[in-house]
Amino acid sequence: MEWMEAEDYQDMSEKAGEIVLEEMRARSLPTLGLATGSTPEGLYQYLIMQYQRGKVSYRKTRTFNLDEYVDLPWEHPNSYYHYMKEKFFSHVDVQDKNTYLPDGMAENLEKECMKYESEIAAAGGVVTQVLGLGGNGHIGFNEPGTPFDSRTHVVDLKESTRRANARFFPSLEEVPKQAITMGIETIMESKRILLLVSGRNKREALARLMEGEVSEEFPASVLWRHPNVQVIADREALGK
Ligand SMILES: N[C@@H]1[C@@H](O)[C@H](O)[C@@H](COP(=O)(O)O)O[C@@H]1O
Repeated sequence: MEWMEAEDYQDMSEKAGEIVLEEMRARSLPTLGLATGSTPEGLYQYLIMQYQRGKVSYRKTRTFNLDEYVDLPWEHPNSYYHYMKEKFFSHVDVQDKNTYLPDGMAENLEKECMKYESEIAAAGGVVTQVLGLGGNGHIGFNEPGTPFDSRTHVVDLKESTRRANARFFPSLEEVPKQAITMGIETIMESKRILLLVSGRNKREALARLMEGEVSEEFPASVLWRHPNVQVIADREALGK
């Protein structure tokens, strides 16, 4: 695991952006794994800015998002589909047909999970996966206790996760109780992982990750077993 210290949120976003762009330039058909939440917003802004300056094109880029809520229509302002459109996709030249998210409205969710896995496989797997860190160590929506050999699956969200995400919804009651998420093994198959950590409220989780103990009780700890992980953490998250 490689650790990079960023001055602040802006610096973390730029550092991550440069790594993503470097990977994109090195490949003719780049495949990015994308995350939602507050953490990667600055990264998306940076990627948009570089596009607007003519430094990059996403025409041949394929993207796979980590997760999506169950029973939240795609057009709902809090769906991750909507988030991705608003924060990234609609500002760049990425093609709709190349942007994948699990469909939380699918009639048969189990089938949808399998379909998502095969879409990732058909694309040759994710090259660079961007991750945020949940306060309880979750990655994607893989909550503590999720087996390390899990593939894309439906999860029941922990109360703490629903509460943490309630800030995006009008009220806690409206936060969905389930989601579809790439599994831990699915995430671990990406060639390179970028974990972004910012802010005071991630300090405890980051400290726990740094301890180096690998346990299913703290999902992000699995990243110690991956050969190519970069953690970009800002000074606040590092407690400096
Ligand atoms: N499912 C998302 C994750 O993909 C995200 O990385 C994490 C941290 O979110 P934030 O960046 O808003 O702190 O929790 C959410 O629940």
